[in-house]
Amino acid sequence: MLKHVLKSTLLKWRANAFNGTLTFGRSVMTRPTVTLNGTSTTFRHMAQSGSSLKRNMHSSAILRQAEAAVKKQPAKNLLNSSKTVGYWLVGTSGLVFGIVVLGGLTRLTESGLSITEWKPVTGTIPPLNEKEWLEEFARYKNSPEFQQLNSHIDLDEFKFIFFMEWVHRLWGRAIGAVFVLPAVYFAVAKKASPRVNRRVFSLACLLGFQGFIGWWMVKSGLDQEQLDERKSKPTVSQYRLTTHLSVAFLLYLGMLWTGIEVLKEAKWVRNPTKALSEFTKLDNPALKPLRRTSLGLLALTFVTAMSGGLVAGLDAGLIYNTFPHMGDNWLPSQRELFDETYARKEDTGDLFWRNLLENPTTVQLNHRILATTTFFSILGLHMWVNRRKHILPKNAVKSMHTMMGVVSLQVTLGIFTLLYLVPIPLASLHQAGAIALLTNALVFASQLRKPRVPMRILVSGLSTKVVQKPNSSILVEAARSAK
Ligand code: HEM
Repeated sequence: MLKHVLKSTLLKWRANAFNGTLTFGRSVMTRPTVTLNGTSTTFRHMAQSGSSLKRNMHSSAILRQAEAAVKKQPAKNLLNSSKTVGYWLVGTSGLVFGIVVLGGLTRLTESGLSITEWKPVTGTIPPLNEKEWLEEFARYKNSPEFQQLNSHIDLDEFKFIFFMEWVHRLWGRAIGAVFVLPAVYFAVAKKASPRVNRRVFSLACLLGFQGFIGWWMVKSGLDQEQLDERKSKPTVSQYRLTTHLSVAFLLYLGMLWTGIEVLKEAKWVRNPTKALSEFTKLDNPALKPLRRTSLGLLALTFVTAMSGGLVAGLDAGLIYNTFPHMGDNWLPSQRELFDETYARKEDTGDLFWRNLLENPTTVQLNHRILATTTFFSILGLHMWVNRRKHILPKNAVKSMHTMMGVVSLQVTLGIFTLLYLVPIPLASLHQAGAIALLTNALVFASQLRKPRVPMRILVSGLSTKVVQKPNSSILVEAARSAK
């Protein structure tokens, strides 16, 4: 088994070494060193520490190339990140989950347009006395939403909608702090690998960008000119709402994916023998199509969720409140689905896509079609997995079962949200269900991922008797990093 792992690793090296680079997993690196929490280990060191590695590698040309590369560039690459980094990423993704649900509640209680200004720093402090409240209320009274929809509300009602939006924005700022400050610490303290640091940096940029998107979205509901152009009542643009939702979901998935990866690698390092048997299962070529399908499923669930964002943005859940029929028939008429009033070009060249994205009837039908496709794809995959569970890692089988349950619940929630004309608790649960389903699809896909090549090397080295000597620096450092 070990031989098999090492052989496949060496084959990969050989294939790439002759092109002058070494491939580590999916990223091509020119530094063939393994450093664990700051201590550098070259392949020669590993070869000296582990007799089987030594036997396989010592004579090879790859080793010489590796040594030459090390001389040229200092060894900086951490192999894996500390477990704390993994917990932090998963924890922060939980905060993003929370803000998505809160954002949904803000929309459903129609509170999102209550704060008419964007003050990134001073906006943290709400009105503190009666005078400040009256000033804030006066600003809201100038907004299209108050003038056209909410002119009946009093100061106490205004305080409620203000509070919802204020907490939403405050939560966003808190996520920024909880993400960025520890990220800097983990990078400086070398607790995160450069690979994780790069991802964290991209996620931090996306997080900052999300703040701007939030305000860009709110602006579309405050600006009368934009509302006139869209011929809309005072609500935010469905495009901007869906963009905001999609970035939130991407942030969530990015944090969770990276966090899970870090924790999984730490677990492998802690228990290399068990890890090796897991690797053997994951190396089974029969899993290749399933691995691709799992990523496809994640993408399909994401697209379905985005189509749900359009339904929410257009209040398209308030029409055709029947299921599975839409009204008296299975489908609305073609004239209604592709209504010319939605086309803005004189030659109606934009008729098709505008109806797909702007006509509530068509948008609702799309969501039904995508949701049904997602449901049956998961059902099909569930049946496939059930027949071949012996070749899959146990956890992957378990998460497939959970996914079947979650998608059934999600579809049921969606149907009841529609039948009961979008009551707030059901709609909010349906939104949370979408994130739960995405989480499940992501966990399933991550459980089928093959280990990165440096992980294979480390785990293989750790599992050999010689490397398990207490004075082996690989073992000591790897164990420390996995604590
Ligand atoms: C895989 C299954 C499904 C997923 C992943 C999904 C996802 C979503 C998402 C993310 C939203 C946006 C929520 C928000 O931003 O507030 C949404 C809205 C909605 N979905 Fe689904 N959905 C699914 C199935 C269904 C089904 C089967 C129906 C009913 C036929 C349905 C009906 C609705 C309705 C009516 C809304 C609008 C709710 C509102 O205005 O807040 N969904 N969906």
